[in-house]
Amino acid sequence: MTTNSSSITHAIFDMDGLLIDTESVYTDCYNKFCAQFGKQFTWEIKQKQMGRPPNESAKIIIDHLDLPITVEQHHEMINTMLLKEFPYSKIMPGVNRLLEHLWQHRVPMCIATGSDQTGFDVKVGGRPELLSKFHHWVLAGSDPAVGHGKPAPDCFLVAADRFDPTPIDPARVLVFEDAPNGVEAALAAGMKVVWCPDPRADISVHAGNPSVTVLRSLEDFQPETFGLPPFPTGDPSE
Ligand SMILES: O=c1[nH]cc([C@@H]2O[C@H](COP(=O)(O)O)[C@@H](O)[C@H]2O)c(=O)[nH]1
Repeated sequence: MTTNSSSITHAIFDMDGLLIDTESVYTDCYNKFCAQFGKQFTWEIKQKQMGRPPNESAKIIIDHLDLPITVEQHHEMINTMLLKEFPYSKIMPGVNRLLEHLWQHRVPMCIATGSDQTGFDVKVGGRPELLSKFHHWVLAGSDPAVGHGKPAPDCFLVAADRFDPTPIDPARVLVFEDAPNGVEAALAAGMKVVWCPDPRADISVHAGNPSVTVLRSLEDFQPETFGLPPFPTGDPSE
């Protein structure tokens, strides 16, 4: 790859809602879960949960809605629904073209997600073609090296550290995220972020921040903006 002093050297991908469309599954299942307690699953709760490891995310919803259950009971109830649906989740638009392009241009890539091993296996375990593009993956929900979930920078710092060679400058690592917590985490790690937000997210919180690029979808990503070769002309988005 031909690089200049500001081009991206490494890419880190979030998983849920960025690589695969599992956020819609979480929303459907949590709507049903909350209805069992006569409560509502709001965007306010969802955005606090997104990107967090399962134990942290369970505590958020239990506390927020004052639910009369333990974290373990929460997991049992929600996993019964989630794990059935995850295998049917679709790859998000623009993902295949982007991964193929970065792969062709030898940009090392990894995944950094709040998921645990069980969730990861069900969501992407059956997608070897997708996983083959990544040097490694960091699962904050199961990895003892990750102290705190997003919005803490831990999972991105661990992810960067596991590349070989490791990035020389975090500002040349590009993180792809959909979750507000993930954007905070990437910035806290000193990295640049491409943010593909849920339409309900408040994007004004990062307005004017040169380290954050907001896109409607990965289909709109322009590699040349980050010092990378452009997509071949006439290349369809997927
Ligand atoms: O509506 C929700 N979305 C996402 C999560 C949490 O976010 C994690 C996904 O993390 P990431 O976006 O880093 O892949 C999931 O494993 C789950 O713990 C959640 O609890 N509720």
